[in-house]
This record gives sequence, structure tokens and C-alpha cells, in this order.
Amino acid sequence: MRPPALPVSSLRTWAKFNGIEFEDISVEKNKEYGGYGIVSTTTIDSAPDQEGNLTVLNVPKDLILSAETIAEHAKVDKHFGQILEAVGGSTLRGDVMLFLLMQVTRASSDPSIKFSVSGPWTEYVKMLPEYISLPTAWHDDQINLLNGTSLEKAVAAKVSALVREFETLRENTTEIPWCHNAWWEKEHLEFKDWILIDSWYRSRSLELPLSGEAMVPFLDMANHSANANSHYQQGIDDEVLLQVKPGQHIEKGDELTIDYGSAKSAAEMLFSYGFIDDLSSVHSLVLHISPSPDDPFGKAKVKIHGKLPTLHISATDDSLELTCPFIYLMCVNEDDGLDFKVLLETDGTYGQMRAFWKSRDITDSIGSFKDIVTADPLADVFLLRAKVLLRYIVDEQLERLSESEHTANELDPNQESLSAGDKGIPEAASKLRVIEAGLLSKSLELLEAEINTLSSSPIVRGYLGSSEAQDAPGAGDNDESEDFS
Ligand SMILES: C[S@@+](CC[C@H](N)C(=O)[O-])C[C@H]1O[C@@H](n2cnc3c(N)ncnc32)[C@H](O)[C@@H]1O
Repeated sequence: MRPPALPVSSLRTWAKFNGIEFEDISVEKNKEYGGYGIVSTTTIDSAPDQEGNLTVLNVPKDLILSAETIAEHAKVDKHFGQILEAVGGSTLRGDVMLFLLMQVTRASSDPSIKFSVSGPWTEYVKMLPEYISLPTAWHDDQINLLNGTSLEKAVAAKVSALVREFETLRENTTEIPWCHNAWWEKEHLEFKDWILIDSWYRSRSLELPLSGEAMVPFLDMANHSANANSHYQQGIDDEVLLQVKPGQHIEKGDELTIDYGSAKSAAEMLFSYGFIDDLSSVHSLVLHISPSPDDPFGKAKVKIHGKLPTLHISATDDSLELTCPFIYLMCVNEDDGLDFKVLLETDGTYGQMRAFWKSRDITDSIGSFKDIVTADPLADVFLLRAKVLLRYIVDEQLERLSESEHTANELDPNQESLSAGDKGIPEAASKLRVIEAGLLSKSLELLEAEINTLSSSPIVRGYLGSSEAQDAPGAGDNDESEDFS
């Protein structure tokens, strides 16, 4: 299901008609990466102080798709209200996607289906790209290029979530007559349409200072740069302004760029926007980790941790940081003093699970379990275990990355069948692989050094000495020696 496309040259008229004010800008094709961007139609020199914030675009609040305006639309648009009631209401992203789907439906449906309200967005969706090269839209052989990277599981999980959402949409709306006619009867609505709408949302939504996450028409034509010459703000009536930053010199024909988020990792950029910015100074990656399958407390540890356990690696030119709160739970067990109990309520039912460290209830301070571990007399022993576990996780990921390298080399970027949008995929995937391999190798070096230092700690030596003595023949029946290998 695709609405008839409107050329982006129609944007000027559409914007004026809908009360958007703009000056000295137009939307033009970007020669470097295909899509469109906002360019200056004159030479701009903004003053160096705050006065230099030069507004070039003003989008009224009612055109923005935010939590507030979506709720307003639901009141006046009965068809949108109907699908919102059937499948919406749980996330803003879901509701905005349903709104966009409603506009696509209106714009592309057989005129015999009468819809009450059509608005500015019904025309605007006709100007949005028909394909966005986000990994969720890639072919299987392209997705395989991500094997061994932090995106391998994330993309698979996202595609499965989209499949589930689409199935729920079908199940919950198939009894609504107009949905049945417009979407399901002749399979006009396909899964690839849902993928495209999700891609529109992820690649074009931004965080507004007052309205929160939102989609802003026209502003969403602005491309990203780590050295952006412009930024966006909200005015007193919640209108969204695109402003040239103070002290900028922009030549006629140059792009006005904004920063999509300088702290975003290469993986996040590729996942949400389909490209990686070479100029980004922060390199980071997030790995999802799970407890060892033979850890008897494995499930309890994940439950008490309360969120998906992750290892976050972040590097700048002169620093490297590994953050993994869950590793401190992973590195201790019952013999060390960790315990879990499910309390029995006064009415005889089982209540909440509680965590104990050396008989002290630590459930409410589980977020700072690292502090508890590092304050323990055996801290160096636990830290050494934590570092060894991290080394294992990092080493395994690095191995997966190098094992899948041959697949990554097999896809020919010059393949005739690839569309223009697809040609950059092998390059983007390869950039991610190089960045992540670099981060993992650096992390291994750091962990090796930390493991060496901790191994010579007197506390560790004393602890190992006493375990060896206990393990010596005739020293009792405990045959489980500490293994730091
Ligand atoms: C908010 S839209 C910007 C407008 C978009 N270029 C268009 O034609 O509609 C974000 C998308 O623009 C493209 N893009 C933005 N900045 C880019 C950059 N620096 N390098 C490559 N692609 C970029 C990506 O496809 C991204 O998903």
C-alpha cells in the first residue's frame, strides 16, 4: 500500500498552505547520499552571540505529531479513534505509527471508501521516502553482514517485534468493516508497509524540549552532521523552530544540518537512521549478556536485576569504559554469601523475591550491588572473577565477529541488482564491524591488564592459597577449586 508520490518540490506550497513559515531555505536533493536535505537559498552569516540564533523555519504546534496532538487527532478523527481503541494506547510510537498508517490509507485507498477527516499529514506522507535503508528493511544476505556485531540480535528481535505488531493489527482490526475493506480483504496492506512506517518513525522522530518525542514535518528533511550548523527549539506556543546556530557562515546551496545525537553509538545510528557518521568522536557498543546456564541463581539474578543485563563499552580518544552492573551479581554465589528468598505473606501466598548478602536484605539497594561487592573484605577476589567473566564475554563476541568476516566479504557492493539505497549497505556494515572489533580488542587489552594487577593482590593470593590448602588431598571433601582461567 503506497499513496501516489508527490514530488518534494510540492513541499513549499504544502508548507505555506498549512501555516509553516520559512525563509532562505528550500528542500533539495543531497548529492552525496541520495535523499533530500534542507539547503540555504542565500549566504547566511549569523551573529556570534545568542542573538545569532537565526530562525529559518517555524512549524506550528498542530502539525507536530506528539503525545498531545495525537490525542487531539483521536477526538476528531473517528477512523483513527477506532484503530487506536482496537490496537493503540500502549506506546507513543505505536500510536504515531497508527496515525501515519491512517494517512497512508486515506491517501492510497479506493475513493469508494469514504473517510471523514483528511488533513495536512495525508498529503505529507506522499512526500516521504518510499524506501529507507534501515537494517529492518535489508534482505537476509545483507542482514548477515551484521553477524557478530551488537546489531545481530537487536535487528532479529526488532523484526520479530514488527511481525507480532503486524499480526496484532490484523487480528484486532479485521472485524472493523473499513479496515477489512482497505487493508485485509485484498491484502492491500503488507508487512513491508508496516516496516516502512516504523522506519519513517525511527529515522524522522526527534526529542522536542517541551513536547517530548515527536515527528515534525519539514524539519524532518534536515540531515545529520556531528558539526551541525543548526539546531531546533520550541517557541512559546510550542511551535518548532529550526535555527541557524550563532557564528555560522553558510554558503548559498549548503545544507542546514542538525545533530541527531552525538552520544549515539555507530550501532544505534545504523539501526535507527541507516548510516554511520565517520566524524562521531564517541565510539560505544552495548552487548546483551546472560548468566551462565549452570549458575543455580541465574534466573533469580536476572529477576532481581530488574532490567536486561548489558555490557556497555564506551571509548573516546583517550579513555575506555566498561559498564556492566550485572557482572557483580554474576561473579558471586551462595558460598560467598549471596542468597535469594521468596517471602511468605501473612495470607499464605508467596510474595516478592528478596536478595540477601551475608544475611542482610539488599533488595532495595540492588542497583548499587557493585558498592557492596567492592566494600567486602574479599573485594579483589570478586573483582577478579568479574574481570575474567567480562574477558570471556568480550573474547567470545570478538570471535563471532571474526568468524563471520568471510560472509561480510562475500556481498559485492557493485552488484547490478542492488538499488541506489542498498549500495551503501556493505560499507555501513563494514564500518560497524571495524568500530566494534576495535572496541572489543581495546577492551580485551584493558581487561588483561586489570586481571594481571588483581591476580597479584595479596587478598587474591591469600584466598587462592587457602582454597588450595582446602583442596589438598585429605583437606576435606570440598573438591570445587576456584577457577580463574
Ligand atoms: C530525518 S531524515 C532526513 C531527510 C532525508 N534525507 C530525506 O530524504 O527525507 C533522516 C534520514 O536521512 C538520511 N541522512 C541524514 N543524515 C545523513 C548523513 N549524515 N549521512 C547519510 N544519510 C543521512 C538517512 O537516510 C536518515 O535515515
